[in-house]
Amino acid sequence: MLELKNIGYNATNEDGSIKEILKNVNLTVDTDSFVVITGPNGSGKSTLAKIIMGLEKPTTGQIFLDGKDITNLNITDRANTGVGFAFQQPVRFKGLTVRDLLRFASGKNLSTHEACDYLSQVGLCAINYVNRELNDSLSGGEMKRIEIAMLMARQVKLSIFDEPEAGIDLWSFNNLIEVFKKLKETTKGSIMIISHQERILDIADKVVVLANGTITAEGRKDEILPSLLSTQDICELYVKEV
Ligand SMILES: Nc1ncnc2c1ncn2[C@@H]1O[C@H](COP(=O)(O)OP(=O)(O)OP(=O)(O)O)[C@@H](O)[C@H]1O
Repeated sequence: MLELKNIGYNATNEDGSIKEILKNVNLTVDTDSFVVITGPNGSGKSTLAKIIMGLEKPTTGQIFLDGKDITNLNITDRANTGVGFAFQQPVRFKGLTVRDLLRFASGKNLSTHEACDYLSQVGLCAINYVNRELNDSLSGGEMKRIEIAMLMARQVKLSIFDEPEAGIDLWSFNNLIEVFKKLKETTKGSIMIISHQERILDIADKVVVLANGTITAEGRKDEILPSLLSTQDICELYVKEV
């Protein structure tokens, strides 16, 4: 279980003034649950994700993972405690194959069968991908699925995705929804996704709305969506257009 207690984050503007980006963020993500963070552009969603990953340090507050205070752990130590994340632009390594990546992620000498199994779960025809090099020949949608397979292989306690829909086409997006449904069924950890897409909100156990750096609503999608859509300060939610 992830617990955020009173998280605040200030940045310094170019003129030296302080900008309050997050304030009093309190959030619990239960083990095995699937939480989507949504809200207007600039509301602090990516900043919150970076704070959970350990890329930024909060100005105030504490972060607990399964009761352990991870607030002051660096990104490597935090990854070792079980926080995993997929980048908006996945990393590509020259000379490294998909199979190598899955082996590194799992920390085991995965058999071809096991590696293929992860790839099949994310909808890739495994035998065509397992020996591919992680380079620019892979499309954005393929790389995203490989990253998700990697997180499955790592079996992290918490997987974080920042706008996984960014930059992928409609066809790949439809497949990605299926992949997330599968991930939700099979993963033993919690999943946190930052998204504006209603179809991702559809599969969430909990939707959290972040506006102006603070949580303004949280609950099931059917409880949250009506107020979200009727707000003047409307979030850029892409209502079932894909
Ligand atoms: N280091 C920084 N210095 C100054 N301002 C910052 C810094 N980091 C983030 N911000 C500002 O904080 C606000 C929140 O940014 P953040 O990227 O977290 O928003 P977001 O909700 O993820 O937005 P989007 O939906 O557009 O991706 C933005 O106004 C951003 O410009």
